Amino acid sequence: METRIVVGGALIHQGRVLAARRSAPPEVAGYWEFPGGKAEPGETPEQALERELYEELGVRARAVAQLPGRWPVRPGLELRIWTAELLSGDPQPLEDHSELRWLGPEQLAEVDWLDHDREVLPHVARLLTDQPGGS
Ligand SMILES: Nc1nc2c([nH]c(=O)n2[C@H]2C[C@H](O)[C@@H](COP(=O)(O)OP(=O)(O)OP(=O)(O)O)O2)c(=O)[nH]1
Repeated sequence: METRIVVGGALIHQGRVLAARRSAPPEVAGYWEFPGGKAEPGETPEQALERELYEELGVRARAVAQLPGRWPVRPGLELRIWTAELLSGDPQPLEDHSELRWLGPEQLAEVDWLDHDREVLPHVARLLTDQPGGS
């Protein structure tokens, strides 16, 4: 079976990262994640992330760099997480999410993250701390 990639985007803007609370399916509803989704056949992970962030949040963003780690979500599906920068728009929970929060480095532990996402938080915290107020 070919492995399909799910891309989560740690969208960073002005020293904070966007956390999104999932509204479905039931096994992950209520937990917080990096918004994103599955790459379609022929799409690069970067293209998939930029498309998903537009569909789910209504913003234009640019995928910047992959963070360390790959996690099997279920057979044939592997999660990877990229950082992304906001180019334009104000994120809205248009699809798949019930709530959005911008979190600074000191606030990352304030929401109940999905387990895999939790593993990249130290990297995200470092990026936010290294670029306070940055893009
Ligand atoms: N998008 C996203 N999914 C994550 C993260 N962490 C994590 O464990 N997952 C899991 C939850 C889901 O089981 C799976 C991603 O599916 P998804 O529902 O976001 O993908 P999608 O938008 O393309 O969904 P679909 O319409 O094809 O069903 O990966 C994350 O940070 N972002």
